[in-house]
Amino acid sequence: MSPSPPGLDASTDEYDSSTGPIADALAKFIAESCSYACGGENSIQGSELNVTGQNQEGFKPKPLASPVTIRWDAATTNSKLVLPADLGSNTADAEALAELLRCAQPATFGCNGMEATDERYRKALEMKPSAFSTNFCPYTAGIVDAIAQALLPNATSPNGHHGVRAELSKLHVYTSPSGMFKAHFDTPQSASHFGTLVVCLPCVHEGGQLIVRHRGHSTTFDWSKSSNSLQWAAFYTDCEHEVLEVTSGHRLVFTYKLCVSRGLGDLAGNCDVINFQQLPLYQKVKETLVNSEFMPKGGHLGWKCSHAYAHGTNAGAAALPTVLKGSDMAIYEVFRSLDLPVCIRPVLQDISNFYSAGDLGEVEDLQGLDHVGHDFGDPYTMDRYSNETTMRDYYDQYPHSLHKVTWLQNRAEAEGNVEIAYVAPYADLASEAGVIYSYCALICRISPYEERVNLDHTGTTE
Ligand SMILES: O=C(O)CCC(=O)C(=O)O
Ligand SMILES: [Fe+2]
Repeated sequence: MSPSPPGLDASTDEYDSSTGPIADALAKFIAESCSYACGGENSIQGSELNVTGQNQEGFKPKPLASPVTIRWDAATTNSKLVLPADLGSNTADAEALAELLRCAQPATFGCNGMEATDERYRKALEMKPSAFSTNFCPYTAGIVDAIAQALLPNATSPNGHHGVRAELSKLHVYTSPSGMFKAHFDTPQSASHFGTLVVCLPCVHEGGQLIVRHRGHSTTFDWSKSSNSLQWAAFYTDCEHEVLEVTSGHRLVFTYKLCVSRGLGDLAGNCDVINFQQLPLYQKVKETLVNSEFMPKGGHLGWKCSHAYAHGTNAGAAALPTVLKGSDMAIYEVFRSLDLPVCIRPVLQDISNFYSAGDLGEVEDLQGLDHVGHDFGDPYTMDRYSNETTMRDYYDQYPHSLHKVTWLQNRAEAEGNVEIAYVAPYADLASEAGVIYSYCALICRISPYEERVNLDHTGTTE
């Protein structure tokens, strides 16, 4: 037996019968309770807590954040508050907060599709993002990335590449003696809206705990313990939550709508942010199309993708073409913005690669033609039909059509996936299998010169 890897000790591997059910109960609890809310804390740079508290031995240093500045529209010049602030002894800070409260409005809440105010249900003040600005950004603080990982597990998206967008909703201030928000659910405002982020600013207060509930579990975020750090919580819209009464001080929070966004490799075909017509490639393709010597009778122009996409599996296939990246994405988007019909298909490796692998069969008629598959997905498995089965027979069984494709690069540059698993024609044992690879390719139909010069390609950039 090989020795245990570092950190594992074979002597603790004893099995006892009571462990299984306890581990099962723990697993059930984890599945139900760990995935509906998360939270964290960033200490403020230079603050007392950061110097003396959390960085001692045994404590993980917390990520640092800058003091938070809020500037707002006001008739007076006194319209800036920096937190943490010394509200007790610094009258300028206390006045700035008082002015912020004067400029804020009673907080609303959604009720039957309308915005309502009712202090019995929500007692707080609010400021809309159009009325103030701040240097705080949940992206730079690392909060949005943390939420994307903790609350959007891969299972929720077909390709696991979704990102999170945090949209600032409002600044809310809950003030003692009775600032609070009764138990409620946040109404999803679009198909992509999946949760809420609340960021509590460093300001002395007591009470005001946020309680988030989900299927009999609850999590309490008590942010009164520290007034020198930014503390936050994020949760799904299907979680009931409430803010208990603030019993002293002021509880200031930024609230954000959390939406699923495309991003992190989920863009091709949906990317409004990059202007592909500005790429040098766009002009080059355009120039090529008006060259009468380039594919004068039209045909198919192909690009074997330079990145790997697991196109030979059903899951990988479902993510195409949105996960295309780099040059593959640029070519796909440039073809599309020129209104050129482009499709993405598996192309079988050239049959002539099998010159030494048993009987190829008749292949002369295939010269210069490519086997373009109808669909991506898990590999085809094929049995040997008889001793006379040739490699050509395997190719013919695969759902595809033959095309003469003008490739933009050498075949060798592309990376293949297994497309067909077959029982080798030369195999004596039935278990001896072979594979045929496919490449993931972009194939664009080019019309004959006479037709395409008359086409009004979009995006003329003169
Ligand atoms: O202030 C909080 O902690 C929660 C705010 C809230 O529930 C909301 O704005 O919908
Ligand atoms: Fe809410």
